[in-house]
Amino acid sequence: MISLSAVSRHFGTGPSRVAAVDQVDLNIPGGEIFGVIGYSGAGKSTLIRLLNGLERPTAGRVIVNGTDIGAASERALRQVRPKIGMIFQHFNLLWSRSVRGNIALPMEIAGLPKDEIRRRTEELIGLVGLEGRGDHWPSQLSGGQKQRVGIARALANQPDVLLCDEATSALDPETTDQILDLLAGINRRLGLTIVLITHEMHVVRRICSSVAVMEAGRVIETGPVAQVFTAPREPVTQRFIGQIPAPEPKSLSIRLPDEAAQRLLAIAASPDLGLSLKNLTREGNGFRGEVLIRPLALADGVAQLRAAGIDVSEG
Ligand SMILES: Nc1ncnc2c1ncn2[C@@H]1O[C@H](COP(=O)(O)OP(=O)(O)OP(=O)(O)O)[C@@H](O)[C@H]1O
Repeated sequence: MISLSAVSRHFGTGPSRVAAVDQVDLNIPGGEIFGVIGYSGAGKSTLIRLLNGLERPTAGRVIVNGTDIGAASERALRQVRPKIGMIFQHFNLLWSRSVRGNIALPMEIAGLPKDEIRRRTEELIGLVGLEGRGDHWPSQLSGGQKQRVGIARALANQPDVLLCDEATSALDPETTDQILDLLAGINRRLGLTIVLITHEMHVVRRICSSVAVMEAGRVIETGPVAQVFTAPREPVTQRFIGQIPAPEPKSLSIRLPDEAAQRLLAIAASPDLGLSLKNLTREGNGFRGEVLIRPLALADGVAQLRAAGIDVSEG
């Protein structure tokens, strides 16, 4: 659906030249929720603007839904842009238009018949949970409600791709989760591809299936979220993981015969499971005690312990 090959975007010339995006390769399959995470200045905004042609690449190719966005004429871009919706950190609503008016705007620009605009606007108001607020003005809405209008407006022309530029960064944690859940629901119901950029690990963990980590214009690590954040290779990725408090390890009781002791020590030495032993004491011809294990590694850990002849039980 989206593919970037060797894409760079430079600003300025000579010694003041900045490589905002530097030799980026990315493939985002259709229907996915793909996160791009990085600290300020990493190049995330520039990358997302390359996807809808607001920025042109200095080098490389940007293909979105079969269109070479980087090389497309302004006229061709005007045709494909309605199929690439975008939502923003500060919502970017028109204050002089009601909720309904804001949502209808892209359809008015596209020249849709009035009846159809009216029907779709009501449908979108329902989709984003703003029933009864169609006549409200943006100034009468909370941040979360404003973003719901932004989402409805972005979906007005039935896009294939939704770009989210720090869409929850101005919202409190509870509203953030509501908006993220709304986006996940829309992804499931409409099957559209979502690309979101963020500096918050929580956002990626909550709704993304895959992620790219950016630093200094480059994608330094990418893959399925579980994989990238379970075994991070890069220091920046490890810093993002530090934003989330580590989940409490789970405690399990174990009993084992003497001959399984060596196997237990080998399992405990494996860094993937993050397993530690507690209160190990002698009992008959063996040992009893506890293991602490990371929740994510629980199923794998229990399977390995049992295969090694160790009796495992809860509590
Ligand atoms: N139009 C521009 N002219 C010159 N430099 C720019 C321009 N746009 C971005 N840059 C530079 O490119 C680099 C990447 O910026 P970008 O805004 O893409 O990063 P970001 O990860 O989105 O950061 P933030 O979250 O702070 O917006 C920065 O060093 C920035 O100063």
